[in-house]
Amino acid sequence: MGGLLPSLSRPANHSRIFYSVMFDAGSTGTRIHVYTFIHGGSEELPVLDNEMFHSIKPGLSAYADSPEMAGHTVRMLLKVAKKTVPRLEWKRTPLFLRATAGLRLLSAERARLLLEQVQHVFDESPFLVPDDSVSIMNGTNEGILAWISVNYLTGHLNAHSERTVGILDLGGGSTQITFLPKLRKTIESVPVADYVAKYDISNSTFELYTYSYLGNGLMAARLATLGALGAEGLEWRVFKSSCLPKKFRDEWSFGGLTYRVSGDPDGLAGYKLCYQEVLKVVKGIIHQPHELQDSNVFYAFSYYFDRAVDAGLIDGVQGGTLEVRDFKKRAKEVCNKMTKHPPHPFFPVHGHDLHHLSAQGWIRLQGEHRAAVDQESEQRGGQLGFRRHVGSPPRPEDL
Ligand SMILES: Nc1nc2c(ncn2[C@@H]2O[C@H](COP(=O)(O)OP(=O)(O)O)[C@@H](O)[C@H]2O)c(=O)[nH]1
Repeated sequence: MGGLLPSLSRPANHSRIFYSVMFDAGSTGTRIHVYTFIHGGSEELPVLDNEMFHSIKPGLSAYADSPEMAGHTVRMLLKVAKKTVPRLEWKRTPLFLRATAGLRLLSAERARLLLEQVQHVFDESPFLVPDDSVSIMNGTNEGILAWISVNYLTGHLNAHSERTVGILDLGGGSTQITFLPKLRKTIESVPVADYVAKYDISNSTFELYTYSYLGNGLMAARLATLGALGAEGLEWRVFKSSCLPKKFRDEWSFGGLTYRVSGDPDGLAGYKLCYQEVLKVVKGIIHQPHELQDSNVFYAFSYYFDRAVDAGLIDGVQGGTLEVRDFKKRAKEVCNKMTKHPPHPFFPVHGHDLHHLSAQGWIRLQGEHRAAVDQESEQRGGQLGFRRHVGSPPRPEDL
């Protein structure tokens, strides 16, 4: 992210080590990353030496009615920065916070009040607060930055690499797809111009297909499937779904609201009905780039990774390689079993989802990747699975 690294020039007697603090304010949690860098030579880029990570649930948008609690969350996480960064370095260590779908889903005014609280906590901290410290990142930048990160970390951005890989990121509130089209037609036939973004990296310009579907993150889309997203009468309504076992009842929180959910005791449950319910939410919304009918290499991460681990499709440490159809097959097995037994973690309804942590954390999806909602293939394809960090030590996502 621009500005993450302070100026490379430094006084001769200065330490070769410097720090930078990044907050990822997601819809389901707020995370702090404290990076330790070592200056390279005068011509070289700094080297990442260490990363400290911590997270708190729920995300800032849960405090839309009590913004000071958002400030409290950030204040708690700043303790990690204070412990990690030596006191003498505090005033030259920059703080940044970028919010994603949780805040994008709120009204501009409610989001502004939350960010104001964060800014206040930053301003009263002993750290460096640059001008653009606190903001909402737009979906296009979220998709592009994930694409750059994955391709950089997998070695596809070096001078000798002839191809790149696509990314699929499933957050709680939004989901992103980004890839470098092979066909001119893909760029020319996008539904609207903002599916295409040009990005310059080390003397090359990449014209990327990228889109962020707001409201189609795992949590938001699940609420939409239940008919609960934006609904009135949450105090008395129970949202029913054939995606849940008939006798199942629970409460589930997202974005500061609590929803009562249940199976349909008088109806049916199982894969087919559930599939039809979900289809109503995504049909006509998801654009399907034609060239993804061929086999393409995608890395998918965030909830794609978590759910693949929960479903027993991949190893939580090694990650793995999957085809889209593996998800479908497992979904059928789980959903049909679920009609008889309590829900499997593959379809949890609690906010406290299991997070399986991985130092590497990626899955590669092989095979056909067409986003074929019309072909009974509800998964937008790709290579599944890579958390936002590769090569960093395992760490708890939840406190
Ligand atoms: N390990 C790890 N996982 C992350 C990080 N940021 C987000 N995630 C994953 O992203 C998912 C939640 O996305 P979130 O950021 O809350 O939703 P968004 O606001 O829609 O992007 C979960 O699967 C998290 O495990 C991170 O920094 N580290």
